[in-house]
Amino acid sequence: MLLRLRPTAKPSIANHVRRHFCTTGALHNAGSFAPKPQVFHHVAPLREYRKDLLFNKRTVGLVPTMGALHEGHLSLVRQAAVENTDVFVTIYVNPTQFGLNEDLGSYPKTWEADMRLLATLDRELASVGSGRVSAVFAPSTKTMYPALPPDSSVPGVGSFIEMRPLGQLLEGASRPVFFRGVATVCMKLFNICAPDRVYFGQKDIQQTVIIKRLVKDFHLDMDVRIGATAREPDGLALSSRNVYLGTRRRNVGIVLSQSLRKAEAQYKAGKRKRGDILWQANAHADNVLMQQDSLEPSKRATFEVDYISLADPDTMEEVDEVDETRGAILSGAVKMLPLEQPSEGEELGVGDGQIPVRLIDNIVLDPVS
Ligand SMILES: Nc1ncnc2c1ncn2[C@@H]1O[C@H](COP(=O)(O)OP(=O)(O)OP(=O)(O)O)[C@@H](O)[C@H]1O
Ligand SMILES: CC(C)(CO)[C@@H](O)C(=O)[O-]
Ligand code: BAL
Repeated sequence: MLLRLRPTAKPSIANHVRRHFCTTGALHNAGSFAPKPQVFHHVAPLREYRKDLLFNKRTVGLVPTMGALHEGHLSLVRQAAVENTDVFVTIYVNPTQFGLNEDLGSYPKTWEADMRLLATLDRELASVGSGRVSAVFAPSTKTMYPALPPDSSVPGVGSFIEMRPLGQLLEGASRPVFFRGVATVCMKLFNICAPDRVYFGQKDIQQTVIIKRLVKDFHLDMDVRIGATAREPDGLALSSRNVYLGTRRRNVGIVLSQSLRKAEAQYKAGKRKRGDILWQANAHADNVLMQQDSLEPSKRATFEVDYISLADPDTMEEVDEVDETRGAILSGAVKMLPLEQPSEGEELGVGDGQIPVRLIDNIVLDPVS
């Protein structure tokens, strides 16, 4: 890594004073009177800015996103602002993590709304005296993939980071280039931003395991922090792709989180064997699917269960029995299928209910002490 900085603890008053009275170039120009957050599209100016932060003994927490921001993203930014003087948010829809038949083309893009949310959050952070959202990095694909155009095919041409077999399990089994793309783009973002800490959401739990492995195996000098999954009041995990659901599929989509809760209850009741933990989850998903299938096409929302998994927390390999000293990860994915027939006046969501939506969720089964 080019920049090396051991993170200090919470931003101190001294740090806070420094951020307002810093004297070095890029940071001075971007001082407290500049609009916040500052937007960077290119690597060199962001590096200059980062270097100035380093010289001023400030710390950077990085929150990588693909935009279409929601409360889940903002909760990561808040967490980063508690632990760092400066938060960098990256907004980049990375093509190499989308397979050739996936939804890259239709991925939601809400740049103006995202910037408004970040500016509002930054003002809120300023008023409580914590770290600030100082930079948004929104690169072009030419910037992120300077040598060759990004390739989403298998095996693919280009410079990639792969983790086998971790990246081929679960989400990786359904999305064969997904974790190769995630690991590769995150390595690029980490190299560009040189953060002290990186922040990822538990909602994408296998991604967090991949990132921890990336940091460990490549000796990256940064801490990985995981933020809790932000949810709707009924438990549905927030996700940028939820805008495609519409009311009918959204109401049925809760099946995944409900199923996982049922499995968790078995673990909490002392069950340790795979079958004993998972059967209620599978039974619940089957029941909901049968109920939906029995409805008329204008009333039903059907789905396919991709997997309901009970896996080791470090390898994501399936386990037959939970080792109480390690705990386990319960996770699942369902694909909400396009609506067959809309009904009169129905709220269909972006894409008129015709875009299939992959929902993922998980619950960590903690070790028993
Ligand atoms: N509900 C959530 N709670 C906490 N973190 C979240 C939540 N949803 C997403 N994140 C985290 O935000 C970061 C950026 O995710 P991303 O931009 O892909 O949003 P997303 O909602 O996961 O989108 P998608 O619909 O593509 O899955 C990731 O670390 C992700 O885990
Ligand atoms: C980490 C990430 C920003 C990499 O593109 C993406 O996978 C996401 O938004 O979770
Ligand atoms: N939230 C993970 C990014 C993706 O699904 O592509």
